[in-house]
Amino acid sequence: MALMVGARVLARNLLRPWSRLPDAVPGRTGPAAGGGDGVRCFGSPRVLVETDPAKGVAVIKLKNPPVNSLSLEVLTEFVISLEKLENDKTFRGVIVTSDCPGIFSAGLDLTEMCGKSQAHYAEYWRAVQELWLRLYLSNLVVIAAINGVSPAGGCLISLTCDYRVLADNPKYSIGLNETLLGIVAPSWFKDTLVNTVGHRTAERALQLGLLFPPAEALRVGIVDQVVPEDQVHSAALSVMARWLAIPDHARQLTKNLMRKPTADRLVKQRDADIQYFLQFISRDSIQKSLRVYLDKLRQKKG
Ligand SMILES: CC/C=C\C/C=C\C/C=C\C=C\CC(=O)SCCNC(=O)CCNC(=O)[C@H](O)C(C)(C)COP(=O)(O)OP(=O)(O)OC[C@H]1O[C@@H](n2cnc3c(N)ncnc32)[C@H](O)[C@@H]1OP(=O)(O)O
Repeated sequence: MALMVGARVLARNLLRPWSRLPDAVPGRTGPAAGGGDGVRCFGSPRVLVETDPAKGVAVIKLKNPPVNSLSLEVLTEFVISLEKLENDKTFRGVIVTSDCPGIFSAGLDLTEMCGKSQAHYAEYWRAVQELWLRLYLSNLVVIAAINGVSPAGGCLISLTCDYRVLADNPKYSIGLNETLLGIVAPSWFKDTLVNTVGHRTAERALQLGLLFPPAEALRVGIVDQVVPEDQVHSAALSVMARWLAIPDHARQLTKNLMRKPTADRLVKQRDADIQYFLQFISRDSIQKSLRVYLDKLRQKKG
């Protein structure tokens, strides 16, 4: 039942005409994603989309302060924005970045996984799965311009992209640090990392919950390029131009060839994966670990 409610909510959101989204910011013109006129913006307050139709490129900026945590709303709005871009043949590429200074994304929203109902956990996890599937199998060229720290789910978002550019700032570490929270990265998080850095590096990184600073991130291959902070966006645009020089059909079929087997593993057992997540996240010991971790984050300031 819970799963059906979750699926219904997501489906309703996906099918809702864009212009009727409660938070939509339609047709605002703004400063160019890559310079020049004709850039149009749409999206929602938490997921801004700047489009440059002449270049065929869009920029998705996550804006969920203070830390760009991936709440249910952010996940849903992100999927809707991607779907809109995928369906508009004007666009061939998208850059994913952050509008929160110094933070790409703090990952999954811990408050969505702590002290909530089973129905809520199911709805939330389905939304996490949905975003991963959409990004991982996107026909668009997807480039991450990582302009801040990027733990866990934040790292996962960038791992689904075709290429990762990281700003060279020692504070901007990246990795799947789930074990440090006392939780376990699901198998498809693990697969995404293995497909990027190889089995041994992934095993070590996952068990130790490693967060790599830029030079090390580049060395292990969790990012493809490290550039000075003020050049992240221009570097992402340069990379985009190179990827867009490849004929779409050939690149898309090749991407599918590389990624579909991994995605299919989740598609074939989505409901079982949700049930497994429900059992795991509802355990007293896991809820306690999450509460302790959240308290530590909150007490940092005091
Ligand atoms: C099939 C499945 C089977 C089994 C597997 C099951 C389960 C796996 C389940 C889950 C997988 C989860 C993956 C994740 O993404 S978990 C999230 C991991 N994220 C982190 O560890 C990052 C935590 N945050 C930080 O380290 C820092 O906040 C920071 C470095 C990102 C930023 O530091 P700042 O000093 O700038 O900001 P803070 O003062 O720390 O934070 C401000 C504010 O934001 C709150 N907050 C931070 N991170 C989160 C978050 N991820 N979710 C929710 N809220 C977050 C923090 O508590 C502060 O709140 P207050 O203002 O104090 O209220």
